[in-house]
Amino acid sequence: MSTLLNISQLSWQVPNKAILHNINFTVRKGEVIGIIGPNGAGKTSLLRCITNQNNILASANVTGSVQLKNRAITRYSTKEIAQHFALVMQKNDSIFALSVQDVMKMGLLPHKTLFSLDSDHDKAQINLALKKVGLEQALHTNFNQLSGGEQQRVLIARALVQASQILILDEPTTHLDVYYQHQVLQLVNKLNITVIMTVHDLNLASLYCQRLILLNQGQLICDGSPEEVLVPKQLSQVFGLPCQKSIDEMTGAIQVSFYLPDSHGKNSQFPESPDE
Ligand SMILES: Nc1ncnc2c1ncn2[C@@H]1O[C@H](COP(=O)(O)OP(=O)(O)OP(=O)(O)O)[C@@H](O)[C@H]1O
Repeated sequence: MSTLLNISQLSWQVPNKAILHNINFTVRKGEVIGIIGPNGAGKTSLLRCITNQNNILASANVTGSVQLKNRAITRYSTKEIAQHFALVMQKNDSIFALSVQDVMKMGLLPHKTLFSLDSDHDKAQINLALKKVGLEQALHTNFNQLSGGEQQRVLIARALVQASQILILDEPTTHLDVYYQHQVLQLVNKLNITVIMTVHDLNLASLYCQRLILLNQGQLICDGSPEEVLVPKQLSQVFGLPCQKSIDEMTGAIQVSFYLPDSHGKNSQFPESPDE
């Protein structure tokens, strides 16, 4: 697999705090990578740096480099970045007043010239993507009238029509019920493109990501397969809770569970300290 992205010695320092500290990893074409870690670990900040949002890499607080196809990401135009990356981020305030159809058309913009018209092909692509996320009937609905989960599915459909090489998702399963959590992550997996997503649910991450990157306090703690990263002792240290691991009978995937040590003995079936 060829290398698409190379993140080298990436640090982001603000007064009294390192948001990211000396992050190094490469992303190969076709990988599905989950960025995991506790609240405030730096997951979203890392996605922002990888995609150079708001030209963040030009900030004096940020050092190190991000290269896309062996070229510094800072040398790509905004349109080129949009052609390479489809983003599904958490904050989308600017699109709230638009219809679903208009939100979807935004996904086609990186591939359009100023004067290109909506074609039947565009409309078919939009309808197909909405169908994939179960929202074909919502085409003319206002985006702000949809539930949080429906909005998330529209944004994922928009990323599908954008047809970029790299899909960046910030907590794609937030707001989704269990059916759509699995449906969306299965869909993302079947796209056969490179995916980098932040995920809070470690068991979903284990099931759908071939590689996990564990962050804590701005540092990369571990980078590897779910088997290598979802190690109870390591997770326990990072998340501050005792942890156990098991293998899911149906899927064969590693699953982890955390528990509160209970002084009243309610959870006494769990060991005092994790054995791994
Ligand atoms: N522009 C900024 N200036 C100062 N601090 C920032 C800035 N952006 C993020 N931070 C801080 O950096 C830390 C990491 O934030 P980030 O949003 O990347 O964490 P996260 O791992 O995505 O967290 P969560 O799981 O809660 O979404 C947080 O403490 C946050 O307050």
